[in-house]
Amino acid sequence: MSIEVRGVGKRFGDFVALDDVDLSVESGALTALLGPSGGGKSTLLRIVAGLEKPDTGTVLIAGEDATRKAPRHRDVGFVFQHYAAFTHLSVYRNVAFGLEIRKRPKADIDKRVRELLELVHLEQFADRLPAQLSGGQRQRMALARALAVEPKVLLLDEPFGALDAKVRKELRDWLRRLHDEVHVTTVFVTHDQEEALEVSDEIVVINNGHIEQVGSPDDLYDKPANDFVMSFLGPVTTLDGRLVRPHDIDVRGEPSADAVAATVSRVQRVGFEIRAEMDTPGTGEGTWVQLNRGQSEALRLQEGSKVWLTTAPNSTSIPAGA
Ligand SMILES: Nc1ncnc2c1ncn2[C@@H]1O[C@H](COP(=O)(O)OP(=O)(O)OP(=O)(O)O)[C@@H](O)[C@H]1O
Repeated sequence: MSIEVRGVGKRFGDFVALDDVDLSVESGALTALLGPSGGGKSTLLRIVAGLEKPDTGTVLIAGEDATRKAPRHRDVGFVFQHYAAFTHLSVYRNVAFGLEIRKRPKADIDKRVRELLELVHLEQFADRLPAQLSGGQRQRMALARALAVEPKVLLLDEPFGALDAKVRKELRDWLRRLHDEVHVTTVFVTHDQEEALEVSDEIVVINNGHIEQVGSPDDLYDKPANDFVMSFLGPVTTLDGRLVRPHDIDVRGEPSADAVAATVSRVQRVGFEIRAEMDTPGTGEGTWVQLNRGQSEALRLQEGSKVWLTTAPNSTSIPAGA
C-alpha cells in the first residue's frame, strides 16, 4: 500500500527535526531512508508508524488519512534496532502474539506461524527462547512477528544496525529476497549507503530535516542532485573545481589539451586498490585517484611522478559546492 507524507514538520523545542517534508512511497516498493545521524530519518519513520505526532502536515496510508490514527489502527508492522522480544515466550509464541491478541482461530494461527517461521528460516527454532538465538536470528524473528498480522506497510528502523558486518550482509540479501516474495510496502532506515544501494528500489536521502533527493540507486549514484548526495553515496574528490569519483579519473603519463598536470604526492595500497594522492598546482585543492594495481604499475606511479588527469568519459561530476 502506498504511503504519502505531505508537508510534515516536527520540532523538538527549538530544534527543527523535520522541515516541511513531502514524500511518496509506491505500493510494494522497498524504500531506504538514508542519511547521517540526527538527520531526521527515525523521526519520519516514527511519524509514519504513529509513534510520534507531526506538528504540521498529513500522513496517508493506502490513500487514507492516518495522521490522527493510533499505531495499532494503521496496519503497519515495525521493527526497531533494539527489538524487545517477550523473553519468557518461545519464538513460536512471540510470532503468534499479534494473532493471539486478535483472537484468531488456533488452527489459523498455527498455520500462519509455521509459514512465517519457514519464510524467515527459523522453523527448527520454534521452541527456543529469544535469548537462545543469535542476533541475526532474533532480527528475523522480529520480522516474522511484524509480518504475522499481515500489515499493509512494514517499517524497519536500522533493523540490522547492531549486528556484525557479515551477518548484516546476509540479512540484507535475505530482506531483499523476502521482499521479492511478499511484496509488502517496506521502508527501512539506514545510515549505511552500501546497504541502501544494494537492497532498495528507491532511496530517500535525508539530511538536516530535509529530503535532499529521492531516486533509484542508479539515479542517485549517477545523477546526484548536489554535493551532499554525491559525497554521501560514495567516495569523492575534486578535480579542476568539480566533484568527481576517484575511480573516474583517468591518469596519463603524457600531457594532453584537456588534462590537468599533477605530481604524485603519495601512493598507498589498500587491499586490491591503489590510492594515489596528487598535487595539482594549477587548481589548488589536492586530488586523489583510485586505480588498480595493473594501472598503477603501467604508469610506474611513485611519489614525485608527473602525470596528467582527466575525468573519464561518461563519468559523474558536478561543480564543487553545488
Ligand atoms: N524525543 C526527542 N526529543 C528531543 N530531540 C529529539 C527527540 N527525538 C529526536 N530528536 C532529535 O531530532 C533529530 C533527528 O533525530 P532522528 O532520530 O530522527 O535522526 P536519525 O536521522 O534517525 O538519526 P540516527 O541515524 O542517529 O538515528 C536529532 O537531532 C535528535 O536529537
